[in-house]
Amino acid sequence: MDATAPPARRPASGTPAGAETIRLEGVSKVYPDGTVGVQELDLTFAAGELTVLVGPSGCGKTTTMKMINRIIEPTTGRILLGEDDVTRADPVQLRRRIGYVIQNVGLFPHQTIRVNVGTVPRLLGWDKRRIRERVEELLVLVGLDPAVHGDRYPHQLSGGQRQRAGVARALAADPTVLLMDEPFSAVDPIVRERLQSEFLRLQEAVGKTIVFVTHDIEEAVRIGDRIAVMSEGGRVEQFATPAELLGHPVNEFVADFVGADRGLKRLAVTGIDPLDLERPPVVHVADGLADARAALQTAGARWAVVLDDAENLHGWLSLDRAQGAGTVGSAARRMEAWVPREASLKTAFATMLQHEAGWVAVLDGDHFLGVLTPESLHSALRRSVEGRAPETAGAASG
Ligand SMILES: Nc1ncnc2c1ncn2[C@@H]1O[C@H](COP(=O)(O)OP(=O)(O)OP(=O)(O)O)[C@@H](O)[C@H]1O
Repeated sequence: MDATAPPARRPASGTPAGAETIRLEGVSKVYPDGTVGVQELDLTFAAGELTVLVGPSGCGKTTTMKMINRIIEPTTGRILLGEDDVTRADPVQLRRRIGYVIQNVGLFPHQTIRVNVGTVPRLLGWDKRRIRERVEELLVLVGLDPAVHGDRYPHQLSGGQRQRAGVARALAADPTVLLMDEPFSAVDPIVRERLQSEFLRLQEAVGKTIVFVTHDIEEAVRIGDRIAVMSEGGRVEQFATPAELLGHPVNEFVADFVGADRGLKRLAVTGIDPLDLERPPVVHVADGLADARAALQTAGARWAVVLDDAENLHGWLSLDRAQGAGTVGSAARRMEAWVPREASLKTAFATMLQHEAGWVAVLDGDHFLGVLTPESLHSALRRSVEGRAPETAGAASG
């Protein structure tokens, strides 16, 4: 099927250095026993993007991924890595361009973390010093302290730390592509969420083309630039950005798969629209309290936002505290409930709940833009479900 996708939420600024596009053209895999692993796949994994393959067990996700690095040979069709047909490439050269991370990591148990991470550079014949320096750099990059963890064996690390070491090993020869097969499924949900966030930050830094397999739609929505939802027999039912998928599932299969709570899930991938913001009365630090009282009374409001001379957020002032003489600055309180403009609606909602606040301020840097209230959040959510809201810059922020 044709799986031409709409633009991703992280607009690609040209082809990132060190990443390559992967194109599957009419790719099918029929196993010797006649089982159809995947059929007639036309998919493009854009350079520098993280594409998630998601779908129920046995739908062909792993088959698709393993054909890219030739662990499985396609029965028909072509797979291009950049301009090269992978079925014609030298397998050793090919794997140098492709890092591979699997469930339970697959670290060699009798080798230290340092030796594990240096595996591919050693195979490529790098000199010892270069390998040592690269390993140190990678361990730091994935958040492992070389002095603490470098000489340990895999069983002496936590599941999350092993996973990080697995990612470091996959990145060792600076591949253009990372294939990740359920890499976070063996750790508990809290560690998993942390690994996902760390991984998104890492991807911001390295900008690889990533193909990521999971059967968990929550994970797909959280980390994917684009998602391919697959069904039994290796068919792509929909190939779209997370927001598009949640807002407009193309058929019942996808709607069922993304879940009845897709509206709520969409909160995490929907950004704040400045048009949603309400603008309460604004007073300034240096204003007199008498003026502030007058402003509140005129607006019929019980509180005002307090800005400093540079129009940056200072705090807020309630009518109760705006009594007597003195300046607004002396009576204002700190604003706890605020989010940056890039935050998702989910983060805004969570911040509001966390501070038991009736509203949450939205800032662009230090600059005050307005507030979200339960009412404005509700209308933003409605628009979000209808697919008319802006997407966040990345799920990492939400
Ligand atoms: N070596 C094989 N011989 C025959 N059939 C196979 C072989 N490997 C996989 N299959 C079949 O191909 C189909 C796709 O399998 P694949 O492992 O790609 O699915 P998956 O989506 O990754 O599943 P899971 O989420 O359970 O890992 C399944 O029906 C599976 O049974």
